[in-house]
Amino acid sequence: MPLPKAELHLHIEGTLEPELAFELAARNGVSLPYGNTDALREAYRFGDLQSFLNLYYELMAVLRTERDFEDLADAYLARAAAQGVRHAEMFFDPQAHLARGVEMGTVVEGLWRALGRSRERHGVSTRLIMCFLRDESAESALATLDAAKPYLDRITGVGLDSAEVGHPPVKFREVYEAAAALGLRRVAHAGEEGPPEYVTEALDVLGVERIDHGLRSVEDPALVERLVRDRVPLTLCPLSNVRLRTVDTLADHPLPAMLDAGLMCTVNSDDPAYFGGYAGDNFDAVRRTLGLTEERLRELARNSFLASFLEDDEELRARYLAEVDGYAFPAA
Ligand code: HPA
Ligand SMILES: [Zn+2]
Repeated sequence: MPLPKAELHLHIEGTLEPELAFELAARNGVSLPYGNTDALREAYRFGDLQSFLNLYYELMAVLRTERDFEDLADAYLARAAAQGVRHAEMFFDPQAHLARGVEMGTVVEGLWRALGRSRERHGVSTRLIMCFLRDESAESALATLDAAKPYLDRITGVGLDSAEVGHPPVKFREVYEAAAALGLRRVAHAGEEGPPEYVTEALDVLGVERIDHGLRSVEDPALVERLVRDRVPLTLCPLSNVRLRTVDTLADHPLPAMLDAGLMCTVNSDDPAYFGGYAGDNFDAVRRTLGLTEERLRELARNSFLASFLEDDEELRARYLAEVDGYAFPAA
């Protein structure tokens, strides 16, 4: 049995495996510029965030109907459950779909068909976090929030993703204020490729409760001190960092030093279909390559539940934490 954990940094569109992409392409009469799944996998060699995003947005063309989004989420939840994920807070990128003529309702209702039965079917509780694309305008983000208003009972929070450098958090001050006024929780990607100043700005200007990635925070000792003091969760994604060349190799990943510094780190998969592994694979990789002890792994799992948006179900959170505390690691 794998270590129980929550996944807090997961783009549902990034769980689109090549096999499902071809199945949906056939179902919807969409042609992909790749002959087969092997040819598509060959394209998964990324030089940076942008080269990944180009493929990520291109493949979304196969997602058209509620059933497509349902199948996508259901496939993720099954894989995640098998790797010990008990709770998943899932990002989605409505602007990437609206731009293709796929309505907000199609996306949210489709995802909800899978999420609504996830606890019974997969034993995984879920939350939805709607992301704004930071390389789109602030006006587009506001219009997206507006389009989401009929679905706010299904959306727990807002996030900020896509190409980071040149798109500082301050650009989205107004839409985050509006989201807060609607009672939505706030997170943002910061310090993945962008500088530590973006992390500070996300906290100060957008009022975020968690930082997605936050890797480059380590370059600013005063920021690290603040993140430790305020116990700001960082949703790290080690295999993503390797594939997008944010770190040279996994052995160079600063996770152990970040834990030693007292940062509240979590380990997540980001876009598992593209980056070579789901949540459990990320845990296994850091355990093996970075030599994390069982107590460190348990700390990461505890952090994931402590940092999750389970305030509306503290009983469930307590149950998950008890499972982590009682977990017996298999003999090596
Ligand atoms: O890793 C990511 N970073 C930024 N935007 C994204 N959108 C999907 N995945 C990512
Ligand atoms: Zn991400």
